[in-house]
Amino acid sequence: MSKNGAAISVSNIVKEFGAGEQTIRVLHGIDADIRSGELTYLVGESGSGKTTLISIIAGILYPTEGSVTVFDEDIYALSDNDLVRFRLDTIGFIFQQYNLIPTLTAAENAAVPLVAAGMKRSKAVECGREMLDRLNIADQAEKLPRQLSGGQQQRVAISRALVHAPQLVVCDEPTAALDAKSGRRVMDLLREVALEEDRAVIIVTHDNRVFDLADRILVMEDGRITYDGKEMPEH
Ligand SMILES: Nc1ncnc2c1ncn2[C@@H]1O[C@H](COP(=O)(O)OP(=O)(O)OP(=O)(O)O)[C@@H](O)[C@H]1O
Repeated sequence: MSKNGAAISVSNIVKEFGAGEQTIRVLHGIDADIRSGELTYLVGESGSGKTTLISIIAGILYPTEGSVTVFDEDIYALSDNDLVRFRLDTIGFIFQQYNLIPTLTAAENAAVPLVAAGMKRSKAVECGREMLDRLNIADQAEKLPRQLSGGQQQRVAISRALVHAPQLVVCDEPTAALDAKSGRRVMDLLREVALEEDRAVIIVTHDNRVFDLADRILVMEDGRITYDGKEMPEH
């Protein structure tokens, strides 16, 4: 943990796409601290830069300027290989489209990060099954994704994101494809997981049905953070 207690420190992040006269600046010098043990939402209109910022925080898109410190590691000071390794070990990803592998069972899907990290397959699948149990879908472990509801598939995806106990969990619209009840259940599960461990969870969402479940809301407008608070600001 860094000196100011932040799990993640984003410092003066600028991101430009393109080159020469075609250059567009989509992030304009962003500073932010994200704390562990709470659900931080990143909200804002389409095109405001949420996905760009979260991709930079997650170590998958290099910023044009600035630095990102994730649990004391200045991630863009790492070599490419070390950054890949750091990402695999430290970060879990959850997306709107669950991105499950259709030919693998739920337990096998949940085990993917462990197999990728070199764990023996049978042991990894056992861990995958334990994670499904924590998310209350152990009874679905042997099913293929197409045999599961959307909410169940998202819980498998959450299991996969958490199975290697990452310190940072990054979610891009995790409830957008779910009905209201399943969406709230998924957010509740993320909250349990976030608060249970010393873990930071950042969620990009448009889903106003779940805004009340945030501990903290950061609003982006035109590549800047314009609000930081517990409640959604009035328009
Ligand atoms: N690879 C790229 N090349 C050029 N422009 C890009 C690229 N990626 C994103 N942009 C632009 O950057 C701006 C911010 O995009 P970004 O996807 O971060 O917004 P967002 O807030 O996540 O939007 P949405 O809610 O629609 O996903 C947009 O104007 C987008 O067109």
